[in-house]
Amino acid sequence: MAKLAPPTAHILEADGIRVELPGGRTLLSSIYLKLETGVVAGLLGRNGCGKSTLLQAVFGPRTVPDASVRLDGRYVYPAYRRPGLINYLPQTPLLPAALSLGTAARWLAVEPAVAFARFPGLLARLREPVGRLSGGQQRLAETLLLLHQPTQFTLLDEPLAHLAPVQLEGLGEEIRAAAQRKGLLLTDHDYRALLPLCQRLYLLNEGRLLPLDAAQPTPQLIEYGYLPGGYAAP
Ligand SMILES: Nc1ncnc2c1ncn2[C@@H]1O[C@H](COP(=O)(O)OP(=O)(O)OP(=O)(O)O)[C@@H](O)[C@H]1O
Repeated sequence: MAKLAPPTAHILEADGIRVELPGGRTLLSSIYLKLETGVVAGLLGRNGCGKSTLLQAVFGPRTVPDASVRLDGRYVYPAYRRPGLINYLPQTPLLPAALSLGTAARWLAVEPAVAFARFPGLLARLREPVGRLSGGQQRLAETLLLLHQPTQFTLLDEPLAHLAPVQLEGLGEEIRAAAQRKGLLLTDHDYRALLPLCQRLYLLNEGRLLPLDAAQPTPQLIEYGYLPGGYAAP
């Protein structure tokens, strides 16, 4: 059998992202983010520190005047307008509730039998409206569809929330498999589930994006107040 060629590696970089909130609080100011094919990057930070805002700014619908987003060194801002470059799971539901799950998959150019192969509970419900799935199932289905969409990069805002351990295990496998084809950025507060998936870690702290030691982030996360003092690593 002929071997499949490995995917071409790409680098997506973002900087120049400065966001001020009404009232003058600077939410994001010193940002340099680098994503690349084959790497799962994790984005951590306290509630309200600006993680979702940063993802929206990188994806592009949140316009930031001096933002620079570059694919392999070439300016691609807003990134979402470039076909096949990037997709994004927001914190809020993505798919229209009235659409059937199977139709939603086909709208996204994804074969549901492939995307949901590890999840028979989703495969059995392809004809049902998305809105009839439980909150966790809906989130899982949306995440799987974006992972399987043929984009070079995928941004996922809290994809692990509300999942049972067995689903987390399966989704972890899917995330690892997707990283063979694309570059990923995940935020999540489920630190224990997120950390084993990530080869790169960032902490958003007081508007600055700090690169962490992905092999041993706990001391830095305690120092910056993301983890409680005395936290025992899993
Ligand atoms: N357009 C806006 N106008 C006013 N405030 C905003 C606007 N957009 C974001 N914010 C505020 O910016 C802060 C950061 O929000 P964001 O959702 O990016 O944080 P987060 O790190 O993703 O939080 P969480 O971990 O709780 O999801 C919040 O206090 C939010 O209310």
